[in-house]
Amino acid sequence: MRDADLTFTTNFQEKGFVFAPFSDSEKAILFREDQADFVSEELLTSAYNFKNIELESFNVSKEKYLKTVEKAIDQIISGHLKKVVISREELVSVDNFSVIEIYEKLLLTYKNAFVYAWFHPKVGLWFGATPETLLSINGTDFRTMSLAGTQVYKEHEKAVWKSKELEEQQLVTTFIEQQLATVATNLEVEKRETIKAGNLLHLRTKVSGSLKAPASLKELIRVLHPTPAICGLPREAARNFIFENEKYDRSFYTGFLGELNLQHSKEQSKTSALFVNLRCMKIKNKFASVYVGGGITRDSDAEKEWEETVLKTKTMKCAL
Ligand SMILES: C=C(O[C@@H]1C=C(C(=O)O)C=C[C@H]1O)C(=O)O
Repeated sequence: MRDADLTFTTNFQEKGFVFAPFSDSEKAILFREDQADFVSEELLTSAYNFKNIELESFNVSKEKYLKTVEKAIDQIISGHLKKVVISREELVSVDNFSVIEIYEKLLLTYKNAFVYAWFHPKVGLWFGATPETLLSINGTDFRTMSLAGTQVYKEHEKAVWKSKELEEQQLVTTFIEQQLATVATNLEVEKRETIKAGNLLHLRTKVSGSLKAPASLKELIRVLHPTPAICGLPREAARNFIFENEKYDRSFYTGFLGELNLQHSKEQSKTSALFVNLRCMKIKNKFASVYVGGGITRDSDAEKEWEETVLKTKTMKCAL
């Protein structure tokens, strides 16, 4: 970046790095490739001390979160919604942090995640280590995934999933298949698997296909995003419930980010690698806002959903 002007993309045709918010009524920020410098460095395992210190949290209103989840469950039971993802923001005080140190800690801790540090003077400083690919596309061939269901990782124990999580994740897979049918061919849905993301496990189904002409990358993004992994079903009703009830601004959390239309050589096709912005935080004025959420279905238990969000805060807290 050569200056502090903000540039945006609306049609996803430019080349660069995109940072898009959850709400599609707000614009997606673009760092243009021709305005960027590329630096490549080898990460040496450094001697960080991964202490599990207890961080002081502020503004944690468990009661408010539980009420919103109960309300969501009521809406599901009464048939207005099938699933909705409820999230919250937790403030953690951070003194004397180093951007490079946090970034390196995240890289060293989350080897399977897309780890990033992102800054713009007009927007702020964000970090994340997300396990979820929104879309990876090379020419017209693309890959995406259905990711949902959460449990704690326990060494030497085989994960057993309850019907609540299996059904919740199936809703996401079915949504993705149906949405893609309009813009893609050669759809392939792989077998469901369990993946590890930090201290947690999730259910994942990989989906691949080819973009059908004349559909564009923009259409592909719009049919997929936001999936029920981070919004809900039906999509519009869930989105409205979120805007009316979460009572805070998700901002870039549950948006997406990544490389857009990069061409690594003249012979190669354009590639994009976009990730859902999960397990992330924004740091501003000595505070980190850590963003966490989880899918609510008719079988949800509010207290357990709360605990799940507490576990998810650890992904970012351990780098602070
Ligand atoms: C919403 C988040 O994660 C999403 C919700 C999950 C769930 O409800 O089990 C699991 C993975 C993600 O799709 C988050 O990490 O904040």
